[in-house]
Amino acid sequence: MADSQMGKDVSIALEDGYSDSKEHVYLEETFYILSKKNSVFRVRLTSKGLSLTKEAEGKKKEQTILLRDIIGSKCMRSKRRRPGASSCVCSSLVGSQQLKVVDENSGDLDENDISAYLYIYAYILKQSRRTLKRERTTITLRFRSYDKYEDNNKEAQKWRTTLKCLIAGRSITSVPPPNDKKLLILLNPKSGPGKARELFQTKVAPLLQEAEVPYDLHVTKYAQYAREFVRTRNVYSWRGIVAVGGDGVLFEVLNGMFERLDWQQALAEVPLAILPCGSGNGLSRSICHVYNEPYIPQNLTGPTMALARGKTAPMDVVRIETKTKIMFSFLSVGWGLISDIDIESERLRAIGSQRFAVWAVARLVGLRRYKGVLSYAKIKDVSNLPKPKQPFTLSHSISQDGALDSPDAEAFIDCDEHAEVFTSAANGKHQRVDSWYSVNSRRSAFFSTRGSEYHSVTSDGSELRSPVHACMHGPASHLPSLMSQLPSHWVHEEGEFVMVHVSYQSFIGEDFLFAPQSQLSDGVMWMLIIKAGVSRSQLLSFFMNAGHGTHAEGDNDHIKLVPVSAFRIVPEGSEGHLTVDGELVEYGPIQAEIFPNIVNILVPDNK
Ligand SMILES: Nc1ncnc2c1ncn2[C@@H]1O[C@H](COP(=O)(O)OP(=O)(O)OP(=O)(O)O)[C@@H](O)[C@H]1O
Repeated sequence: MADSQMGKDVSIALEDGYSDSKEHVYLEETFYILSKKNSVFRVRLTSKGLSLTKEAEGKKKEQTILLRDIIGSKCMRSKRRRPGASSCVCSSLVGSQQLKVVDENSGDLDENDISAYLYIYAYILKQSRRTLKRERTTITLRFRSYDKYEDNNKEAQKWRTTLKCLIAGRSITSVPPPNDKKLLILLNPKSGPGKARELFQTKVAPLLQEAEVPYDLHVTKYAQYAREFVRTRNVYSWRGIVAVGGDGVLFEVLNGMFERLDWQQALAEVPLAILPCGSGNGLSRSICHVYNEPYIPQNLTGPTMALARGKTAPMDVVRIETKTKIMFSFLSVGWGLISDIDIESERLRAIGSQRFAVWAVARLVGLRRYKGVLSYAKIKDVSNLPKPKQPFTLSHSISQDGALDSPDAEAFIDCDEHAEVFTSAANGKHQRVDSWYSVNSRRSAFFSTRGSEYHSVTSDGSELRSPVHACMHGPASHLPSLMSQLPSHWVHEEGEFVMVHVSYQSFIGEDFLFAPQSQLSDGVMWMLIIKAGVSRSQLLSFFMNAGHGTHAEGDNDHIKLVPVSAFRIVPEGSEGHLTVDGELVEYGPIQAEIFPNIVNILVPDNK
């Protein structure tokens, strides 16, 4: 029988009533707690997770750490004590406070301790006061049934391999599932208040290391870097592409994918993900909302766990046409008040998401009106939507070949004459160069995830770049061209507007629950229309209620939220802001239509 140590920092969420008879038990062992005499833990590794039954003084208490909350594990040995250290090296029981472990291959290991330690890392959901958050828990199991380290290690490795197979959703084998592909991480150091590097190093890298997820990290050098990168590289060599920053970097990644000739295959095979370090973070907030994952600004535990687990879900994408460009969007299109706030508050970037609230007050004082024509295809019943069609039966178009149903096809040429392409990564890459560490004074061991690489991009411009035409591909439009007449069943509204803002996600920013019903893939865009004539007090309560998603409720002639599948905005004049996913686009006519299930996105494993 193996005797064990449960580390002092063990803190485990109770899962009452979690003894389902269908649960399959893979491994079972009894461990003793060193700090508490007469306490025994029966530990079972099951299809549900790690079940720990504590038996003390005739009483039993069962706890389960769910598999979905476990991120990884590691086998360790005890560390050699310093000569002259007081405790006796012959002691077979090491007090929990004194336990120091090292990697099983370390030269600093204690040959006298034949135990093998299995560290299991979990991030458990805990309710503390009114907020739900994930707490890190380490379970330490000490295997020492046998009198040779090799045999104890074999036992610990068996647990580790089984756990790895279960986490990966693979059948149980005697070798751990391979982690053959890395994640591609594109990090915008300028996003939000400029803390993306620091957040990645302190919040993300440690978790990826515990989960043994290797990655290639590229820090963007300038705007459009991520877009060019995704367009020109062999994206199939990564198991996912992660944008670290605000929604703007993911917008670049998405559009870079649509600039590839093989966009269909690339989007089908390579999932996308976002780690929120920007000021708006609408998509990440929405994903957490849909998957009941707590969203805590600058705490990236939940989104990082989603990267590690690799669960994907389909997401809708909206195809947008302006006079000269075609682009694809995952979050929103805005005209008027919210876009003005978004763009004009740029100067307050240093204060993070607070910038929106501060600028909202300024814009309410100097309220603007915009003249124009709004047209949309209304969805009559959102409760009874047909199941979205599979996207890859769609015909596809490129925006430069005249195949678009445009009378003036020239206007839709979307080739960027000035775009450039990178040559192979080989010459610009090093193994974790020190420039990374210099950003934060703390040098970290977290970058030791085997196989991960840091690619310097702040170097001397030694990457060779050559010009290339970037053309937008993607599914063909079902709409008439931007200047042509719309179908007769569309609704038209002409007049003065304070804003029109359309989103296909539940949140458009961390604190703005724009469309509570919205799902990642439902084929619906939610159009918020605020007409001129709305009073300042109505607008004030609109913003006050935005956090709860009740901003468009109640009897108000000036504010309405309409589900649509396509729309067109034709603003009058040339003064104003139009935004797509928070990025400024040319001011003028714009139209959009939704394509369901086009992209696969990494999501939390909570459902
Ligand atoms: N290295 C860089 N230097 C300057 N700009 C960059 C760089 N990398 C990316 N960008 C640009 O920065 C802009 C903003 O990026 P991002 O969306 O990450 O941050 P944000 O605007 O603060 O966040 P959010 O979109 O959530 O409000 C994007 O338009 C992107 O193209």
